[in-house]
Amino acid sequence: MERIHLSVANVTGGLAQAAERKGLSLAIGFFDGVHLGHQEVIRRAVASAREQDLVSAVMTFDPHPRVVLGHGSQYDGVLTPLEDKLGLFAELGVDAAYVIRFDREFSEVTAERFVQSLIVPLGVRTVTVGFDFSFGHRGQGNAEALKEFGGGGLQVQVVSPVFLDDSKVSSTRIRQRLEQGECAEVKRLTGRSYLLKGTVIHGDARGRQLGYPTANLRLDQPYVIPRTGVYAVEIDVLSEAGTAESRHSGVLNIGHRPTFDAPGGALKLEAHLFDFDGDLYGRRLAMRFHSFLRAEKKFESIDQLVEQIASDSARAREIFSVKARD
Ligand SMILES: Cc1cc2nc3c(=O)[nH]c(=O)nc-3n(C[C@H](O)[C@H](O)[C@H](O)COP(=O)(O)O)c2cc1C
Ligand SMILES: Nc1ncnc2c1ncn2[C@@H]1O[C@H](COP(=O)(O)OP(=O)(O)O)[C@@H](O)[C@H]1O
Repeated sequence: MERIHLSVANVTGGLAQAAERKGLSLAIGFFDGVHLGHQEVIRRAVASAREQDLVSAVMTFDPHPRVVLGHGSQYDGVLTPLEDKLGLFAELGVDAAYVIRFDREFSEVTAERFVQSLIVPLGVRTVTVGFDFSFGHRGQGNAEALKEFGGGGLQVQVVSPVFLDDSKVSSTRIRQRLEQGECAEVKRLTGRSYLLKGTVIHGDARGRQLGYPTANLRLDQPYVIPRTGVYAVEIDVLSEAGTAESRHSGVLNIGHRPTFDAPGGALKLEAHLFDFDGDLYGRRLAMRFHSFLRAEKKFESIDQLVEQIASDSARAREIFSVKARD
């Protein structure tokens, strides 16, 4: 998949040259979480491209408009940072991705200018958007506006919401499930386990003494972090290129380690990998959430904590061995 980064600076100039020879079938959206509804929008754009012999593309925005405009509640992280989204678009069969750098200047581009100076010169023939898509200054543009400003040259497909268990699939619903640690529900809404990526940093060097070394993770991006507690996870140790070098199962604690640390300390994410012995400092890990095991607790003694981690590990191993047999 080809990636093209655009910003408002080249909205007016030069883009006509970038127009695809064949014309584009373009899905537009922020697509945080790339859930079943987003996947439907993107699949429809890819299907139209095949039917009409067009190049399939996704246009997305980075960072989230909320980061720039500070609207509504405080910015509370992303489900799928840009890099993860681009990987998922490619898996959906998309040929090219256009990433618009969302800044104040871009936020003031009117709906009309967005269509006439950006969409039309790109050679877009078909636009596919979700039912609630809005764009342009103050979100004034909608699917009707795309048609109107496209001057008859744009075919616009609007995809209806996807439902699961009688309610709409949405990024908000995924966030709520993560707040409850409901990993299986997140998997149903997106078709895959929730994923966090980060780099291993030094901790307090206590884990090894406890018999459970833990890789302490600094997240790469401002991800939405699931509820605190202990999880069964699958962990990929990533190469420089970001591909999986090795895969392990393990246990992850997200929390404040009340047994050792004073209240109010920073949130820590630390994973113990099963059947692994090696140096992970500075390495990047990708962690997939499989199941929530329990809430974090303050233990009266270190022995009790170690006993509990042993039982968490036994449960996680059991979960993964059942999964492997399935
Ligand atoms: C599976 C697992 C469960 C854990 N559960 C708790 C817990 O309930 N309470 C707690 O205070 N710390 C818990 N911890 C955190 C340990 O206290 C922590 O890993 C240990 O202090 C080592 O820290 P270090 O890596 O900075 O050396 C848990 C760690 C793991 C790996
Ligand atoms: N099975 C394992 N799981 C996690 N980390 C491991 C494992 N085996 C070795 N390590 C290494 O040990 C480090 C964690 O040891 P620990 O004593 O908890 O130190 P720290 O507090 O610096 O994280 C990891 O960062 C990694 O380099």
